[in-house]
Amino acid sequence: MRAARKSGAPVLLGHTERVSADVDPSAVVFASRGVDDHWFCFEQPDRAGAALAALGTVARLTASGPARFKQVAAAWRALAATAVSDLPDGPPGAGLVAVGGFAFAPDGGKAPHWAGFEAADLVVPEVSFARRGEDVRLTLAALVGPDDTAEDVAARLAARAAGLSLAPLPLLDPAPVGHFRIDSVAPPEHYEAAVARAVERIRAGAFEKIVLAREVTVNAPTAHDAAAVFGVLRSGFESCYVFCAGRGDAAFVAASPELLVRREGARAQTVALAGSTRRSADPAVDDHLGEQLLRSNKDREEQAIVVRRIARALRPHAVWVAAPDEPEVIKVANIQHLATPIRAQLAHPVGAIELASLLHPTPAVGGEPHAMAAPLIPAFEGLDRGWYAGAIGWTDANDDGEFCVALRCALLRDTEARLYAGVGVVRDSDPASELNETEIKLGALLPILAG
Ligand SMILES: C=C(O[C@@H]1C=C(C(=O)O)C=C[C@H]1O)C(=O)O
Repeated sequence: MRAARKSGAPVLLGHTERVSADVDPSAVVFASRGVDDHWFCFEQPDRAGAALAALGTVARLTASGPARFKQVAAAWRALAATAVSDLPDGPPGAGLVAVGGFAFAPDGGKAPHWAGFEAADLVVPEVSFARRGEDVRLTLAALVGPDDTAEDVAARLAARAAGLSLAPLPLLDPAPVGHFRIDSVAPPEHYEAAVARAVERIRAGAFEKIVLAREVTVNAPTAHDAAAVFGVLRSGFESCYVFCAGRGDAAFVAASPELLVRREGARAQTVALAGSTRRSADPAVDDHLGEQLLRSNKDREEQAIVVRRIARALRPHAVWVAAPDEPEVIKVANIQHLATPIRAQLAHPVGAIELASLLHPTPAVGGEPHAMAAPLIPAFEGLDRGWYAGAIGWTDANDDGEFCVALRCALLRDTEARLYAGVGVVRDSDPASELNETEIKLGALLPILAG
């Protein structure tokens, strides 16, 4: 109150406390949502149950255009600079945070189905939980004005806390009644033709790589249940970033294998992920497929392009950038990829949002050179990516944070789901194989959403 009176402007206030290890952060958020609430759940189950789940809106920071990352970073910094909160303690993400996402394109999703998901869209939540292992912290936040009394603020926070429900996540209906309709928004032949045209341009020397995606819709007999879908994803994709961001009656949900950036103090971490092959239930065949991927010149080049670009983007801001010479094969539920973990020691304080802006879009989802490929992506694809292939995550008051790339995702609104999957096209790409690769990627969510 004193800080607000002194400056005459509202001040962000945060109170953090430890809660029982039994509290399931995402389940609480899903169960406690009101119709007008923004909500956000972000987990990586394999990393000691890392979770950040948030509900409600103290402030919403939005922007559009090429400077959108910078603009929301500045707005968050202004709020965080005068904030009054407990000393940082507990797992990453405990304390005051801003959570949300950035669309793939600078101007974001313009199609009606992306309504509510702004080009840059962070929310400072009223309630947030952070978990690592057995350590679960609850943070309650409010904007305190010069005329607020301590009693008013305490009553507001207590009322929000009292409204939280501890109900578990709902189960997905295993045998829904009714008919599901699955449609490829554009005919698959269009996709193959777009890949073929892109290959021609690459061979003519216009650019090196472009990522082209498809959109598939699932119309269900009853409304899609984002909470149940999230529950299935987090138990089936434990190594992935499993997230769900809610805006009004829509939810954007995913199980993404791709970290865009994690920033902890002067350390930044990312991964160059590209090149894909299917999994097999037979372990010997599965390993053989992984070996083939490691030896495929086409996939190695596709992935090396991403490594080079990430290193180039980080170097001007780093004391050192470290990446192993050879990629490794990572196996996710239905697919395997080539991956190179990349770490950097930052030379000056670059926040998590600025790091995301330096890296996004990597050639894992955009193209190389980006300036050449960027205008061709919507032209070839004929779809509105919205938040697909954008950056989703959180940042704290120290500008630490974590953003993943929104892949293996779906936008759910009532009975409709829109799924997105893309592949990297290079000079040796074969249109039929690339179409098949989109099917493998769609296979992460399709069986869950299509009954
Ligand atoms: C573009 C997607 O995935 C990206 C493209 C990959 C590829 O082309 O092999 C692999 C992993 C991701 O970086 C997607 O899942 O939609």
